[in-house]
Amino acid sequence: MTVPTNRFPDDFVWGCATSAYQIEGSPLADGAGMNVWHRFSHTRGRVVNDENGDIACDHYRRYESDIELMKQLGLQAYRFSIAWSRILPEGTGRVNPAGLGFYERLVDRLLEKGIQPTATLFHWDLPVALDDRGGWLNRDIAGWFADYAESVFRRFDDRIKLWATLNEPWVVSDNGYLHGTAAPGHRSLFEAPIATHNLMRAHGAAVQAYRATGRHQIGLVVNIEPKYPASTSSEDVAATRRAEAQMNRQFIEPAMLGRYPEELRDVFGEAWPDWPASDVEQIRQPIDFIGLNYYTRAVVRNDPGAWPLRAAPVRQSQVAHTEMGWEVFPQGLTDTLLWIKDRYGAPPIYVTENGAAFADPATAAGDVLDDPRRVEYFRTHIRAVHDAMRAGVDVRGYFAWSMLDNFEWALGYSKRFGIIHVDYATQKRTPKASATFYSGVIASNGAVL
Ligand SMILES: OC[C@H]1NNC[C@@H](O)[C@@H]1O
Ligand SMILES: [Ca+2]
Repeated sequence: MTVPTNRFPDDFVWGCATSAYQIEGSPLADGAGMNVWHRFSHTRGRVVNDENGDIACDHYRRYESDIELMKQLGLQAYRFSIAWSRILPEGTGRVNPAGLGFYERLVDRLLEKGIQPTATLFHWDLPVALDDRGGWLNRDIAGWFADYAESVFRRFDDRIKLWATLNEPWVVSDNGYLHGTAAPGHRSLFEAPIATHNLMRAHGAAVQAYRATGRHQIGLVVNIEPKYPASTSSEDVAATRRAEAQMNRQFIEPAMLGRYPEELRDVFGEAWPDWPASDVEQIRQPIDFIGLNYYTRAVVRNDPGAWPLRAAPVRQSQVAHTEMGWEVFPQGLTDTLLWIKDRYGAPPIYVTENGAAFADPATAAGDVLDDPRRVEYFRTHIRAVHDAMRAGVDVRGYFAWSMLDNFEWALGYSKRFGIIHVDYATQKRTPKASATFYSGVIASNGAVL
């Protein structure tokens, strides 16, 4: 694959990404079952200002005009997630036709507008009915997930050609079960490894189900935050390896190499079980691509008091940070793409999420002053992808996070990642300068960078 010096290959795919609970609203409409993020956000004290996804961007009802906006941007693809509990209100068994119907309309409208639909089966919104049966702590969830996947493949594999099983399993295990900062809000050293393992078993089961009938591509989306040691001391280097194993290798490694990083026993101690080899073999199903979600890097030092990693980030105070407190570090994206290529056998990669939160207040005049730092973030990070491709990494596409300002989980609506501004009081959409910039990138296939 020869990569031109000043633009991207002709078949490179440019898109935007979102997820169901963050933009749709109407979480219980048309027979949908309750999902764990609905229950979590309606539990006082869990989300900033006790905000929730009851309305969000009202995309469930405004999807046609939103697709119109995607068309105007010139998007070639759109990455969204399917809400499990719209399809199977109890998580298993009865299928809800109206739930399938929403995604049917969405997919057909996207295709009408010449935009490639690409779907993630699970983006954190587990049906409450399954959480009440143990959720990711119950080994049966691998089968429950495969059944859900099959009902969706059967309906949409003729139109959706790029599938992802899970979005960022690390966030579910680490935030949902270890630290309790995300649904279902558990805080347990023993539960997190079990959640990890069942998430990955479910991934494997869904890929196996896809191979039986699917005719296109399926992969796994992971968030990778490259870890750089704060010093060359053996303590800092060891702490960095623990942090890298726990966030960056805990999921991709069983999926691609059929083994868990040995550092995880050092992190979790007696709480890390000896998983049966047969389990890990089942997790290791050949996949067609890795979806990489990249935002920032971490500089890591040894910190004996930091539970359970015994590692802590060192803020790089001299350089730019986003509203999330994340360092702007485009080199980390190039480094991570090369790391995946070298370590996991050069799989095709899509950058399935990349973007930045900056405060974008709508001015009194009603227009939106996009923070110029967001345009710079996209420019430098898209260049970083091109650098990796020039160095031989097989990157197939790039999805900006996010198309719309949306519900940023426990941070509610306080963080704006959209290239399109959303006024939540009126639901008015206003493209930001970054939307105009991204449009130009797509139209010129990266020549404007
Ligand atoms: O924090 C920004 C994004 N990160 N990846 C998962 C998405 O759901 C988040 O909004
Ligand atoms: Ca293209």
